[in-house]
Amino acid sequence: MQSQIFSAPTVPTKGAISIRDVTKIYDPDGAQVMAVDHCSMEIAPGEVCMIVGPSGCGKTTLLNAIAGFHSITEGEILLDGVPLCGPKHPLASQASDRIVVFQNGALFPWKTLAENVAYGPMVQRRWPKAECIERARAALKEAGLGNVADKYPGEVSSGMARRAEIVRALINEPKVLLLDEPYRAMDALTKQIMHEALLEMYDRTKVTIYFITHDLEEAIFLGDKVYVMTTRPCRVKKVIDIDLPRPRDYTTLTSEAFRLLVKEADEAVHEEALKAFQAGEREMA
Ligand SMILES: Nc1ncnc2c1ncn2[C@@H]1O[C@H](COP(=O)(O)OP(=O)(O)OP(=O)(O)O)[C@@H](O)[C@H]1O
Repeated sequence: MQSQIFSAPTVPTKGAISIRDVTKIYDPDGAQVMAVDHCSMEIAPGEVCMIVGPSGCGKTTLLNAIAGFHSITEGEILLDGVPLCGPKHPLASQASDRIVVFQNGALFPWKTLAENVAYGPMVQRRWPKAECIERARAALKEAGLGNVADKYPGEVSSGMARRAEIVRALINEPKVLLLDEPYRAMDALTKQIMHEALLEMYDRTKVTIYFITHDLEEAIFLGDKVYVMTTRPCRVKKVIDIDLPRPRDYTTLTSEAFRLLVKEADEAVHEEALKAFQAGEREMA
């Protein structure tokens, strides 16, 4: 059934991210940590772009630059051809066209799920207050959370809270959803339910997704493309096209094609993790 709240274009046209020759050096006058080194990526509108790579390689640094939390040192980042940051403005402005879903959750504990979801449109005065709440309830219902819309985050499971966070992000109709290991602490079964719920929401919105993870199966199950990043400083080592048919469900996980893609990603990440480990050993010596 077509969504009443979120409507996806047949072919997504919004949310293209161009990362062009971006370099990020933290503390350029002092310790000089080069986190990203002339990194380029072209993410298509509506792409589910999964970012994997060794710990500390610079994945979050790129996300922070897109979101406008940190400046870049060189290069430029564009959204739909419009510069977000570049030589003249190294720090992108923070705006509701790019919404970050944080690792540890960020629902207001003193508001119900419906109030949390309605909060953004209410602050922006997008619709009258009652309509904001009504739309929030409808959106929660579409995500299978209709019966907990009046509960507080502390009264629902962590999985439900995470789903509500995504609903809260999507109600603002962002062009890009930025997720930094949102399901890291979850057990495998809950994670699987989260994945299917996220894909269902994605099918209804076709928002561009930039998703950081260490879990290669998660990357391949969800992604259109998996970007394997090098050890720090971060660049793209390999792009793996995930040509598994959609919609995907748990049966995808047992297919031979899925297994081969995991193997391909694992080999690329392992090589980089080994380099990171050896570099660490050299620094310790
Ligand atoms: N504010 C900062 N000042 C100095 N160095 C920083 C700062 N933030 C991050 N770094 C360094 O930049 C590098 C990249 O960090 P980043 O958090 O982007 O990596 P990551 O790939 O997201 O790591 P993880 O997978 O562990 O979350 C790391 O070496 C980190 O220590």
